[in-house]
Amino acid sequence: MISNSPIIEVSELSKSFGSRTSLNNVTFDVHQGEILCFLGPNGAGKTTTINILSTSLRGDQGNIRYCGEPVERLMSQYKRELGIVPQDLAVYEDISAEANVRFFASLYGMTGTELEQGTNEALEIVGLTDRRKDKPKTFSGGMKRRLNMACAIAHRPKMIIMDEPTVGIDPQSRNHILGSIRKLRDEGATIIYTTHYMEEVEEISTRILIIDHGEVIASGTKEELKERLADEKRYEVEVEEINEMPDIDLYRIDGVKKVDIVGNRIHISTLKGIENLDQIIVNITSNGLKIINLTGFSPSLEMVFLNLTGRTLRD
Ligand SMILES: Nc1ncnc2c1ncn2[C@@H]1O[C@H](COP(=O)(O)OP(=O)(O)OP(=O)(O)O)[C@@H](O)[C@H]1O
Repeated sequence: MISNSPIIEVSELSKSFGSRTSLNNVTFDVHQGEILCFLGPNGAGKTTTINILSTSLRGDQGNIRYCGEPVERLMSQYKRELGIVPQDLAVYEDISAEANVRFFASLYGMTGTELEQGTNEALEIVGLTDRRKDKPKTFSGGMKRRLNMACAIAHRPKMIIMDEPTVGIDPQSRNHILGSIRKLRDEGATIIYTTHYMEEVEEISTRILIIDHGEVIASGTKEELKERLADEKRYEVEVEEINEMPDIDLYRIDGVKKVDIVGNRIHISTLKGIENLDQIIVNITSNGLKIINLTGFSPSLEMVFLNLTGRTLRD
């Protein structure tokens, strides 16, 4: 259940590093029970936002409220109720998986039975119960990432912030992590999840914040974001590689709204209900290009992103 009142409210957050603006007036809120996904390409400002939320970095401007109060007033409660899964691994290679989890949970003041239960549950959620006695140095990259997550959740945080926890891992560990996130949310946690993998956002988000060049450029559920493109059809035309793409003027064609060229692929948005595909093909081939593939799409988040920024997410 997603509650109506926000658990976190971030307003007009800005941060610069020297002359480089990393965040510019970022405003958003997070409601209890959400899986809020921050989606943006490398360098968009996701980690900076997360670092400020997790209090390891200070913003230059803006403020954060937690449960309706300025976060500074509730700092010790806020820190206790937060679980942070950092982008970089933060586990000790030479002590067992369970000792790692126990260590991090104990930093939050857990002891005795509560500590044991929290440790057991966290290892169970990430699927490492069988390997609890083993040292991380014997683990695959994906298993280490799952352990990283267990270390952040054993103290049963209300809010879990995860910074690209699935980068570069095997599909099995990735699925496990995504499944664990859903489980944690079902058990009442609120999740903030950053990624540049569109598929993950499609799979787990309850709401999405698209962030680019330090600014929030759109937000909504995936359905709401896709609805923006409801009146459009989209084609991707792949042409044979050539040294330089000629100036093709597809905008002359009735219905064509947007054209983006990425390498040897031409992405075309065109209004629904206007039959113009034959003209599009003629226009492209008459410019000396050889079409090797043509695909039609129904709206996807990738298209929403392309539409908003003129770039694909993995440029
Ligand atoms: N400590 C720092 N010093 C200087 N510049 C920084 C620092 N941290 C971040 N930046 C810059 O701020 C911008 C946003 O970076 P950030 O790491 O927040 O992006 P991101 O969306 O998390 O990207 P990634 O997916 O690569 O982690 C980038 O241009 C980055 O180079």
